[in-house]
Amino acid sequence: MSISPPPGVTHEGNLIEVHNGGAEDWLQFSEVRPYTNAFIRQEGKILLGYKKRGFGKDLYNGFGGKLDPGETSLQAAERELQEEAGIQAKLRECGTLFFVDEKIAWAFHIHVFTAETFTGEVTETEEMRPQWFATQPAEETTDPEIAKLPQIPYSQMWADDVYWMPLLLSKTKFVARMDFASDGTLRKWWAAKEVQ
Ligand SMILES: Nc1ncnc2c1[nH]c(=O)n2[C@H]1C[C@H](O)[C@@H](COP(=O)(O)OP(=O)(O)OP(=O)(O)O)O1
Repeated sequence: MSISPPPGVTHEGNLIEVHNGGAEDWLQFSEVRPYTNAFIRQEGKILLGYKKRGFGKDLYNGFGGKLDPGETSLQAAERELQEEAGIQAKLRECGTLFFVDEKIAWAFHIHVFTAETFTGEVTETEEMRPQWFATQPAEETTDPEIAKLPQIPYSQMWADDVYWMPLLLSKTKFVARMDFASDGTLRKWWAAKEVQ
């Protein structure tokens, strides 16, 4: 079955819609700016960062930000991971997020990346405090180190993350558009997974 993604979301592959909500119209936007967001995902756990300043302050998120002039999204994602978590990884793109916010003039086109391995030491930086979280309930793991980790803190993350993070964790390529109201709540959302 072919489905039509919302405005701003361009995708070539076969998609299956997994979430669709909010009664309002999609917000208009006049400019699109590229961003990155990267996650280290290992057996039973994921590395997130607590944002200490700036946009998204006090929320947990992946590591990422704006592209520098001349950079590809992959180069930017690997640089931001080094700058914000102190580690190096060969990242792979695993999804795309498109955000529009009533308070912000441009739309965010975020390339999402993952890796299972990394080099270097996970380090707190001026911008982010990295922390590991369990990706499965403590009673479902036999690994005592994983059982000790906190669960993914969705209540302290962007309101959209709960819709696409499970797809990232299940290694399913995804694409999503999320529109935010000026009070930070979601006003309209759509997410789909890619099928081969
Ligand atoms: N709604 C939502 N959900 C999940 N992730 C995000 C959003 N909105 C977002 O902007 N993000 C992500 C995308 C990026 O990874 C960061 C925002 O980047 P930012 O910190 O503004 O960019 P930097 O280049 O690091 O900024 P400074 O270093 O200049 O502060 O959040």
